[in-house]
Order: sequence, then C-alpha cells, then structure tokens
Amino acid sequence: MLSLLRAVNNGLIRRRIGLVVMVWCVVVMASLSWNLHQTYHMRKEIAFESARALYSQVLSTRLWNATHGPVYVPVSDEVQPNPYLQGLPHREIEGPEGNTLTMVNPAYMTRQISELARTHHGVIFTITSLNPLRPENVPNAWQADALRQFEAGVSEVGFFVEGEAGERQFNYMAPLFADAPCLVCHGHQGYQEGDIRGGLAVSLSFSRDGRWFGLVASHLAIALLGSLIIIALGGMLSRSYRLLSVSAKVDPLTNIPNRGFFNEQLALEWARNQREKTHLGLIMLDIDYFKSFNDTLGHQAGDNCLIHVANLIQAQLERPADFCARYGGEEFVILLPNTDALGAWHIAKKIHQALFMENLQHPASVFGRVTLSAGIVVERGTFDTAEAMLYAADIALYQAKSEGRNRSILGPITSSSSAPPISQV
Ligand SMILES: Nc1nc2c(ncn2[C@@H]2O[C@H](COP(=O)(O)OP(=O)(O)OP(=O)(O)O)[C@@H](O)[C@H]2O)c(=O)[nH]1
Repeated sequence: MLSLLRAVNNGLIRRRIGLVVMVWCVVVMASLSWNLHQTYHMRKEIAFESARALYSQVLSTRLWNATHGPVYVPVSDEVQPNPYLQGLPHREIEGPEGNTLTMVNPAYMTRQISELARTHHGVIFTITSLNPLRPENVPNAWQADALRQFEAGVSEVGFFVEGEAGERQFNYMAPLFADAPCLVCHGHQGYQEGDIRGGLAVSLSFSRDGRWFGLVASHLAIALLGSLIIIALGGMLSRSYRLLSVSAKVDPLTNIPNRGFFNEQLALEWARNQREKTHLGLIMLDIDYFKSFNDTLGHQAGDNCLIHVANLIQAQLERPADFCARYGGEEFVILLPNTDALGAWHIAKKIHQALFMENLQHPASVFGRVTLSAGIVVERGTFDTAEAMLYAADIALYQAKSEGRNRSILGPITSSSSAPPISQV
C-alpha cells in the first residue's frame, strides 16, 4: 500500500500547487505596486496642494501691494532702496518721524518675504524668468525647463527630488503673468499685459515617507502566509488525492492491486512489449474448491484464506516489475514483464510449492489443503491483443481445472490445434 502511495504520480498536483502559489504571489505583488503607486500619488497630490496654496498666497500678497499703490517701509539694513526703482519719483520719502521710507513694489516685497520664509520656515520660493531684469532671477536648469513648458501651454510643473539633507524636496512652479504694476519695470522689455513674464518657483521639504516599508513588509508577510496556507492545504489535498487514487486501485480485502489496476498495468506492459519485442508472461490462478471451503469453514475463514493466498503469491514474485492482482472472487492474476515461458513456469511452480508447504487446511478438498490451479501464457508475437492473451490464460486455467486442479497449464490452447502445447506441473 505504501509503495503504491509512492507510485501514484502526484507531480501534476504539485505543479498546480506551485502555479497557485505563483498566482497568489503575483496578485500580492500587484496589490503592493498599486498601493505604492497610490501612496506616491497621494503624497504628490498633497505636495501639489501645499505648493499651490503657497503660490496663491504669494500672488495675493503681490496683488495687495499692487492694488494699494506704492507701499513704503522704513529703510533698514534688510530693506535698502530698490535700485530697480531708481529714477521713479518718490522712491524715497520722509516718514512721520523724520526717518526715510523707501518704496517697495510687488517684486521687491516678494523677495523680502521669500527671504523671511527661507530663514524662518525653510520654505523657498523665487521669482524667475527667461528674460530677467535681476541677474539673481536667472532660472536654474529645472526652472528654465518649466518656463519653456509654460510657453508651450503647460499650466504648472511639480516633481520630487532628493534634497541636500537627504529629505524629499518638492519643486513646483507656476507662471507669473505681466500686469500693469509689473510693466512699470518690465514694460521696456516688450511685455504686454497677460504675457507670461516668468514663474514663481516653490521648493517644499517633506520628510521621507516610511509608509512604503510598512506596505512592503505587510505584503511580503501576506504573500508568505498565503503561500504557506496554499502549500499546507495543497499538501492535504494531494495526500487525499493519492489515498483516493490508491484506494481506487487496491482490493480492500487483500490489500493488493485490484482488477482495474491490473487492466491498466496490462495495457502498459502490452504496449511496452509490442515496442520492445520482448517476452511478457501472464499467470491466471484460481483457488480450488473454494465454494466448498466457504461452505465448510465459513465466509470469514474464506476471507482469511484469500488474504493469506494473496500475500503468499506476492511473496513469490522476484522482480520489482512483477505485478500481482486480485482479478475477482478467488481468482488472482500475475504479470511478468521480460519473462519467458520457463520463467513464468518457475514462478507458478514456486507458488504451488509455497502453498503446499503452508498446508492451509481444506477438509472439503480432495487434497486436504488449499491448492491453486493456474493458466500460463507468454506473449512474444503470439497474440493479437492483450485481451486475446488474457482469454488464452483463462482457457489454460480452465484446462488445469478440468485436468484435476492443483496444477499449471501452459497455453495457448486452441480448439483447432490437434495437439495443443499443454504442459503440466
Ligand atoms: N469468503 C469469500 N468467498 C468468496 C469471495 N469472493 C468469491 N468467493 C467465493 O468463492 C467461491 C468460488 O466458487 P466457484 O466459482 O464455484 O469455484 P470453486 O468452488 O473454487 O471451484 P473451482 O474453482 O472449480 O475449484 C464462491 O462460493 C464465492 O462466493 C470473497 O471475497 N470471500
């Protein structure tokens, strides 16, 4: 039974389990990449919203300045008169306390606030242009690229980069359009109201996102756990399948292969034999006077006798390829690959002798003990089909019975042959 268990080919089940594990892992990995993508997308959305808010804030401040006409603040170390407003009337005026106030236009105010934001809040925003008045407003590479994109119709640009301190930095830029107050200084550059005259670049720092680690770890755990469950359930399924396959092939009383399994084996060996043109021996055996055995000693004793004889027959087989099955009732069959008539005869003789030595009492038999009759055939180009071979063995067995039982007959026996090749133990 154990050897049969091993013999059942469950490679297909293993391959299927492997496939299910693979599909499971692919699904988990797809979920991971979707979640990572979503996390990145969300983070980028938040970064865009924050940058847009800052951009709007700066524009509102500039608008406030532009709307209220010249704004004046006291001249100090931080706020010196703006050289780009040189020549404008009233660039400096006297304050109520006799101090000097200087004009702060939207661009100058943006620079002032930008400086405060950079030093106090770590937020960087700068005004930049492809055609700047101030040399400090010359764009860097990404800003120049963004400015060119605005001219091509793009409304904003934003992306993450690695910050200097290893943090994530989000660079954002949206266009600045020329309006009346701007043209005071930039009019001579040929700008009209509504033209894109530059952009407001914003750089925000974000801490590194540790969520990806949690996502990767949890997905790996799910993939591993799921795979283990699939493998465990698959193993149980595979074992049940093997047990089912085996029980479908084994005779429940004697625990040796049944007739169905024998038929499969016969088809295999027949095909191999036809290919390789070797000998294939077949012995059909039947317990003598078994009805009387049951009648005198009872069915339970009959069952025990069948088990005993099955084990005894199996014990006489010499090669791993030799195959014995319960063919039905008190009938057994043996397949002997690569075995000629002499070999098959030798096995039949061994069985007769072993059973004789076993001396299983059979009071109703003329022999006083359990005996067998056997029909032997050997295929080597003799039969057209496996069924014909089996039939010939059955005829030889019948002949052994009719000649007095407790013997073997070597077939084939044909009704047409005047002198059938009958041998006898
Ligand atoms: N105890 C038991 N008896 C069985 C089993 N299978 C078949 N038999 C019996 O085996 C007997 C076979 O009887 P027959 O076919 O007349 O053959 P026989 O009495 O052995 O006579 P010969 O074969 O001519 O020697 C029947 O009585 C069946 O009931 C089984 O599994 N257990």
